[in-house]
Formats: sequence, C-alpha cells, structure tokens
Amino acid sequence: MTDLLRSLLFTPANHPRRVEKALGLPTDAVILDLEDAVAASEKPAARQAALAARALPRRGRLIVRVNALSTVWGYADLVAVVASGIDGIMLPKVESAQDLGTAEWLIAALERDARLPAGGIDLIPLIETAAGMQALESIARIARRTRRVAFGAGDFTLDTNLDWSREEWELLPHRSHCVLTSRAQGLEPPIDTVWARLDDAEGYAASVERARALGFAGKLCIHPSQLAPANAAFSPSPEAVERARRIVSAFEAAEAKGLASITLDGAFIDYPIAYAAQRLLARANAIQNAESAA
Ligand SMILES: CC(C)(COP(=O)(O)OP(=O)(O)OC[C@H]1O[C@@H](n2cnc3c(N)ncnc32)[C@H](O)[C@@H]1OP(=O)(O)O)[C@@H](O)C(=O)NCCC(=O)NCCSC(=O)C[C@H](O)C(=O)O
Ligand SMILES: [Mg+2]
Repeated sequence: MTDLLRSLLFTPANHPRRVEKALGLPTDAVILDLEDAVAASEKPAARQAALAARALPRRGRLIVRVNALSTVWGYADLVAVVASGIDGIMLPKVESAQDLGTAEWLIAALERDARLPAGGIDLIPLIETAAGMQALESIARIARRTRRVAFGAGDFTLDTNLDWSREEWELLPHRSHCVLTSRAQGLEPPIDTVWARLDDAEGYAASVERARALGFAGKLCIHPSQLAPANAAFSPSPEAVERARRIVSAFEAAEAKGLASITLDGAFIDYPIAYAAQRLLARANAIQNAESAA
C-alpha cells in the first residue's frame, strides 16, 4: 500500500450514498467520520456502518475518524475499529503526549488481542486546539506508530476565537508550526486542514497551494470537487519532473568531475538542490506506481 496522502476525503460514516461514492473516487484515502459530522443519536449506527464499509470495494486507503477518547463513544469506537483491521485511524482533538500515548498503547493491545500484525494500523492525530498546537512537540516526540499529524482549522478556530479569513493569513503561524515541529521530531510532513467554502473553488485552489508551499504533504477534503485540485497540487507537474531530471543528470556529470557547484539555465545547483530534485523524482515515481496500480 502506498504512503501517498495527497487527498483524504471525509464522509459521514452513516451516509451510505456518500460512503459508497467516496470509496470509488480518486482520493488517496477515505475518512469515514464517526465524530463531528455524526449526530450524537447516530453514533452507534455510524460505528456499525463504518465496520460494514470495510467489505466494500475501494481504490485508496480506508481510515476511520473515531470520537475522542475523552468522550463516551471513543473507547468503543477504537475497540470496534481496530478489530475490523482498518488501514488507519484518525484521532481528533489530541492535546497532549498522554492523549496520543494512551491511544497508541490501546491500539497495540487491541491489535495483539485481534492477532493483527503489530503496528499495522496507521494513526493520524488531529491537532485542532490551542493546547494540542502548543503540545505538538511532546506529542510528536512520543509518537511510535504515528507517522504524521493533520491540522484541523475548524475546531482550532472555535478554540482560539481566530477569524478564519479567505486568505487564511491568520493560520500561517500555526500551519508553519505544524510543519516545522513535525519535521524536527522526525515525523513526515503533515496534512493540511479542510476548506469549508464549497462554492469558492478559486479560494480553495489558493489554500491548497499555500499548504503545499508551506511543506504540507496533502489536504483534508470534504467534497468530491476538492479532490482533483489537491491531487494535482501535491503531485509534481510534468515540467517540474523534467527540470528535476535535468538537474540530477547535470549534477551527476559535475560530481563525476569533482564539482558540486554548477549552474543550469542560469540557476545555481548544489547538493541540497540536487537532493530536492532526487526527492521530487522519487515522489513522481511513487505517484505513477500508485496510479497505475489503482
Ligand atoms: C458538505 C456536504 C454535506 C454537502 O453535501 P451535498 O449538498 O449533498 O453536496 P452535493 O450536492 O454537491 O454533492 C454532489 C454529489 O457528491 C456526493 N458527495 C458530496 N459530498 C461527498 C463526500 N464527502 N463524500 C462522498 N460523496 C459526496 C453527493 O452524494 C452527490 O452525489 P450524488 O448523490 O451522486 O448526486 C457533503 O459534502 C459532506 O457530507 N461532506 C463531508 C462532511 C464531513 O465529513 N465533515 C467532517 C470532517 S470536517 C472536520 O471535522 C474538520 C476538522 O475536524 C476541523 O475541526 O477542522
Ligand atoms: Mg474538528
């Protein structure tokens, strides 16, 4: 299974039409929601629907967003979802290393109980409160099965009273903090927040581009129309791939002559630039392999 997570499409688990549709769409992961898109009275039914969705044909990864462990539903969600052998779990409102440590410990115990391979279930903590954002360093430091976090601006806005504008300038320090802290603690680049203005495709495209430029690896999505822009923005363009090929080959030729500082088309190339070009080519390859396997 590929590790690409350019687009992750949320769908309420108790909405069969949307679930079935989501599983057939070109998204790297579908997140069946048991949390904020599900009314309290529907929680048990949504959990059963999420378990049943495991049996449906799908293109990408299947993740379930459980309720927080501090709620009356969280523990039962985890028990049921781990036993079902799901690909991944999203844990909302993670606010401390203890929150993440408890979930990791519980999932490991449940995996053993269900005789599932240890560590097979991916865990994605959602950082969406002021406390979670401040504790991100210690959260990331204790992560074992967790490979990346995601940022949730909806709850973050609610918690901090921040005014989430179309240009999202007020999110900048928090998004940057997510990327920097993740990388400093050895996690993979994080996943960016949802975009709620469904009728504003231009605003959405700019938001995705901002997230990409800041170092995020993918975007949480809430509507099918958001998938193609996210997949495209988090995939290297053909022009970027072609340029990276030229950089790698020019740099290899230079290195063979004992040079590590050259110019190509008027731009300076040294080791970091050559490594970035190699990384871009590796990502382009992974995307090509994933898409031909789909
Ligand atoms: C937001 C929606 C409720 C809008 O639904 P709707 O009005 O039905 O949209 P459309 O009429 O434009 O739909 C067109 C067709 O696409 C299907 N559809 C729509 N959304 C989805 C989806 N998410 N997955 C799969 N399919 C979808 C419709 O069924 C239509 O198909 P057809 O029947 O063939 O005509 C809806 O988009 C929605 O429910 N979105 C997901 C909401 C959700 O899960 N939210 C939770 C995550 S957001 C969050 O919590 C972020 C974070 O925690 C934070 O705090 O920031
Ligand atoms: Mg939220």
